[in-house]
Amino acid sequence: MTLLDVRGLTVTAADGRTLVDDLSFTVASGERLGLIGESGSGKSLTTLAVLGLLPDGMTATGGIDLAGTRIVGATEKTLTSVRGRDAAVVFQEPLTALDPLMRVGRQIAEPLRRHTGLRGPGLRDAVRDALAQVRLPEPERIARAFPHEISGGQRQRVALAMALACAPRLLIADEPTTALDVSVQAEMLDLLDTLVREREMAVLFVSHDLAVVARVTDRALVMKDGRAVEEGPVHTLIRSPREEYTEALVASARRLQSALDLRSAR
Ligand SMILES: Nc1ncnc2c1ncn2[C@@H]1O[C@H](COP(=O)(O)OP(=O)(O)OP(=O)(O)O)[C@@H](O)[C@H]1O
Repeated sequence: MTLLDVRGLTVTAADGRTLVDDLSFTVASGERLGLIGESGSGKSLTTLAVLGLLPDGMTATGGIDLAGTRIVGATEKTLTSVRGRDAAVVFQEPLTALDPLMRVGRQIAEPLRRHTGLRGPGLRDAVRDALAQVRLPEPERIARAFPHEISGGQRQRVALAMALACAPRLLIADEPTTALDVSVQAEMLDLLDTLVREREMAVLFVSHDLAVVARVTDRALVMKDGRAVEEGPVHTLIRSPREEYTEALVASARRLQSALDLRSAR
């Protein structure tokens, strides 16, 4: 069943520039799609458009249906009911999702309460479970901490716990590991991969890094200058890219990989 259907999405800036140009793709329930392309190719704007979160002044035209709701042209009330329940997002910088003045536990409690109706001790247990689920050690301590009192990797896990709290049908992850140290990145990717597979959750995974996309997704859409260049199973894209641009992405990922291999062999 199609969960997300994007048809001819065009995003235009206030000054009339076309930032996403006639983009179409679908994500089926439980499917994991990667959006890949270099910086500025329109990946983030595409995900923001899916959630009805484009910056002021930008306009979206075309069709976006998410779990049966029309997103383009929807009222704020409709969009609020869709966010969290049908689709939730984890951004590159978890501080954008976290309130610096609120303890972590309360921030997770909020979506959990809305989603489950739990209160009091039941809600407290659910918050602890949500933190334990994203493999945070000492969930009680983390729940009492403010965001600046925990590490970047822990904050990103908290952001993931918040996104998963409402059991969304689609998880949107926009460069969720880019800001993390390389060793923490791998752990975070494995965690995300495990949790979405367990829940049979669909994923729209945005990254400029083909190796990262290949780890988490089955299929990828390559974007350049706001347009779709090529789409297919990730392993086919890597083994036999049809377009020159995809070939260049694969070649640079290989160069990086062999540089890393050389370094680790030293
Ligand atoms: N708030 C904004 N106002 C005007 N232009 C913007 C705004 N946000 C993004 N853009 C432009 O839209 C284009 C697409 O940006 P987008 O952030 O979607 O790219 P991206 O592929 O996600 O890149 P990155 O990985 O760097 O975020 C770029 O040319 C960017 O300069």
